Amino acid sequence: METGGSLPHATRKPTLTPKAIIHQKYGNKASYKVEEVEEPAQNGCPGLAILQKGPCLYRCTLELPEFSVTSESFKKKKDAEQSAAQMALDKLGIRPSADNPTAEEAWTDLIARIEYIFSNEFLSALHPLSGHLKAALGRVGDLNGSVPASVIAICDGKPNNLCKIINPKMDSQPFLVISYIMRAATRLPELVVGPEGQLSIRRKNPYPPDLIESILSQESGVAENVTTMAIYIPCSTEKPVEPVILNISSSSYYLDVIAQKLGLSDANKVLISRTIGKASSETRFYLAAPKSFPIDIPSDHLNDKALKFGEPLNARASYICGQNIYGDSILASIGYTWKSQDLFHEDVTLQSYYRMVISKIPSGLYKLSREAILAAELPLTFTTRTNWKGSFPREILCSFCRQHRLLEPVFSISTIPTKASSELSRSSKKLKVSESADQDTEYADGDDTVYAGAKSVGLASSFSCEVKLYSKSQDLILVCAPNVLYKKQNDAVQNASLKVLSWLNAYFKDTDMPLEKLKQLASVFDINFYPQNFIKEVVSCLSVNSFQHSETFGGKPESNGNNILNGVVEDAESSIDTEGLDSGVCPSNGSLLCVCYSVSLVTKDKLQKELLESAEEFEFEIGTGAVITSMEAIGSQMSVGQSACFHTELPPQDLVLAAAKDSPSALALLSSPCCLEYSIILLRLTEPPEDRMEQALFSPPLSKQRVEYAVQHIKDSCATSLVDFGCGSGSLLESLLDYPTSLETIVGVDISQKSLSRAAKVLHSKLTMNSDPDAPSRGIKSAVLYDGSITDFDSRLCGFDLGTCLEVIEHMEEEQACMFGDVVLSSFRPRVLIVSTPNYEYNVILQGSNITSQEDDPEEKVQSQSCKFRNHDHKFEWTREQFNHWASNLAVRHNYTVKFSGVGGSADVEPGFASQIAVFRRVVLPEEENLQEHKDLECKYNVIWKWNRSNPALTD
Ligand SMILES: C[S@@+](CC[C@H](N)C(=O)[O-])C[C@H]1O[C@@H](n2cnc3c(N)ncnc32)[C@H](O)[C@@H]1O
Ligand SMILES: [Mg+2]
Repeated sequence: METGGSLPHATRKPTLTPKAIIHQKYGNKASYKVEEVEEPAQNGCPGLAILQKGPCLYRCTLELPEFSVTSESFKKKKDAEQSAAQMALDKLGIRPSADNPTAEEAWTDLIARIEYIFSNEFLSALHPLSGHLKAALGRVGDLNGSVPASVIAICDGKPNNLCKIINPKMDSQPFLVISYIMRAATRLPELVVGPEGQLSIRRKNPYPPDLIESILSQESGVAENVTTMAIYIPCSTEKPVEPVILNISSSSYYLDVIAQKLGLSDANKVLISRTIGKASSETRFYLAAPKSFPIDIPSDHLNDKALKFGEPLNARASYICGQNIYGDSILASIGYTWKSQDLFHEDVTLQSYYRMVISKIPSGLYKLSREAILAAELPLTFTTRTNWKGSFPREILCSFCRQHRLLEPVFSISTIPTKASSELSRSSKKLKVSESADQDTEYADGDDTVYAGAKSVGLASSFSCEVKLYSKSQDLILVCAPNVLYKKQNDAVQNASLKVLSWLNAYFKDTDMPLEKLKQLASVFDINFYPQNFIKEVVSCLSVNSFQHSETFGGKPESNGNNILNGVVEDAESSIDTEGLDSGVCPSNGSLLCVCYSVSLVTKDKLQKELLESAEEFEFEIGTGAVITSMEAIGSQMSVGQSACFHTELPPQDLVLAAAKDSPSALALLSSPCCLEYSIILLRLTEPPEDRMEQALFSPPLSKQRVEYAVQHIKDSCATSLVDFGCGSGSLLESLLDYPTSLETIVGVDISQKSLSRAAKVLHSKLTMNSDPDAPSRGIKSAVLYDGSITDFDSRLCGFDLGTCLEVIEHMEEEQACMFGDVVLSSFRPRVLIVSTPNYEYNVILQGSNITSQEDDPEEKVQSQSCKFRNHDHKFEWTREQFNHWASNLAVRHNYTVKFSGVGGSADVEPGFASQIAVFRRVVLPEEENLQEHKDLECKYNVIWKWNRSNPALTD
């Protein structure tokens, strides 16, 4: 199934429907509204008290950025839509390529079109070009009535399409359309072309006076003086890009004003680029035409070398435009439109110029969609739809393709039937898919993951998605085919799109990357690309950008390509300055942080400061790289209500200027050494569904019940030493300090330094601040936190009385969890080990509560309920049987006994406990009595923090 517009074989010329052509041109900017039209009933039944309807007919209104059209009534909705699309094409002068006129016919049509444009009738037509025709009548002297040929090329679609038939190479040299237009005009005796050096056409005979009079009377009082801002982009990259003001009086022609800013006498010497940005945009580049512009050369000589610009390529302008621009140029947003008779104009500021620069690359597009140029980053992963902020990967990929003049991406979805996915056994982990029997397909991690072991649940189906990018000429550029199944079609599409974006982004950040490296990277993202086509379509627009690293992307050479657009964070954490009380909640991956932030440009001496970017509320998911690294690192160590301030090195100058509202003052500051100052306040923390469920559904919350469960075992076993495997931010260790126990030594191990540093803060303050001799924690003599993986052995933790490992194993791959089981019981050998993990069977109850479902689409909610993990960081969740099997085998292998229990719910009521617990007890063997001394010293872990009651000053 294809959702992105179907594409036949790349070599065959497609016969596109009118709707498909509109889609190619406008994408989702074209909106179809179908309404029912009631026809009176023909063979009605008289006297029947039920309202009788005639056959139902449909009418379609197609809204395009420039205008809208409404079709006649049709029996079928799709006919109404096609008809509306055809009407729009007619209006735009676009002829479906299906009727394939010959070059000869196209010539005849072109001449007829030019004749029509200069006819009396056209002058009062509602067409952007008629605005120019009228304005030309106001030009003075020799220029009176002369229309620049370049405006015909940009305002009327028809000549462009006809020229493409005459010379298919036209796309690479769009300015050549002007030659054809002028050549066509020379064939018309009523028109005058030139003189030499002027790209203009005029009528030999003036328009009839009454026509002119009626036109003038329509316009009376409408025309006003216009002042608008444009951008001057010198050809030499040594010279800065600068704003220019266009002052257009009511009696002047705006193109003449632009020409003068380019140092030309008038608009008849100006070339105009295609539009930039959104479909309805009037933003274009203006540049001087080459001195000798070919007007009448035989068509077989017309090739891309026919135009000889005396000026060198304008690299900056060409980069944004995607079309070669030569010499100095002006970027302005001004022109006549379909919408109104008046001249449309909009300021192009320096800020908007820099936004165009960054919009060429995926991370720039993402930053713009979040309105957070400096803070946001294109996330590395797509976890859930609700946690994704800003434009979705698919949308960004579509914009990217439009930006780079590629076809809309083609998405192909494969649906894997229910049977194949539900028959899988959990332990095999890999799934053979019938369609691609020789490839292994892995299930995706994430909260919408298909649970392969869900034998009992009725899965609808699962999806994988393949994305293809094609050039405008339908050459395949790349295929991304991730071998991952998703339960929702949308997730498959978004994840595949994100892979393509991530790869493209990596390339754009380091365009000097050797081809080999680019290929390697592609395979990481499941991408196969066709280097020749990729270079032709995507890289060629960059090849003109030798300035890219030194100028556009930062003003300083990058030592490490990875930092372009990321900014370099230097010691952000060491200069962190937090204020406010620590609430004790440490966000984990999958949490959403909501911050209020501002970023200012400050001089290194901190004397001058300029606000660049701010947001009252800005939400991002922890652990996905959705914001710059320092913001994520610092934000995730903060508590709600706390504020922090930190500094980072200056990111590339383009980013600063794309964010700066006041470019001149930002530029002034940038002339001295600067850095960025971030201030953030943590407003809210939305924990992943698992935690929210546990808090909302259990009283006391499950986490507290687990702590109490551990305390009971400490009491029962008179344990003096405890090690918490996967201690996270120390919630168990901290809570234990509130109970009077026999514990003297407590130790925590985790691989997350972020969590450990929070654990250290909390334990430190609780142990040292509490000088009360009756404090329950008085018995604790030492506490240590280690950074290390619990699948590694470290002899310092050998033979402890009690080991705990609460809600950790499901965060590791299954093989890792099994490895931990073996290491802990064979080498660490605690007297008692308590392991807890979610009971998968209990999810039905949790999900029935609706707390997990944050999806806004009710259909998807229903689909996803039956087989969702509690947290998208979970690599697996076990049923009671699976857990029993694992724990019992483990115990037997290592001389332990095991008993099963749990918290939340009850053992006797289906489906058992919410959190299932196994308690292992060592069967003491005589040779094990002095366990610790027998072992060789093996120190794999790093001490992160250490505390000693006898000498608290020794604390690390
Ligand atoms: C859900 S948290 C549980 C934290 C804590 N046990 C509790 O109950 O609050 C899971 C923790 O396991 C840790 N973890 C995952 N894999 C690990 C590994 N191989 N070694 C050590 N810790 C690990 C994670 O860093 C995370 O802090
Ligand atoms: Mg968990």
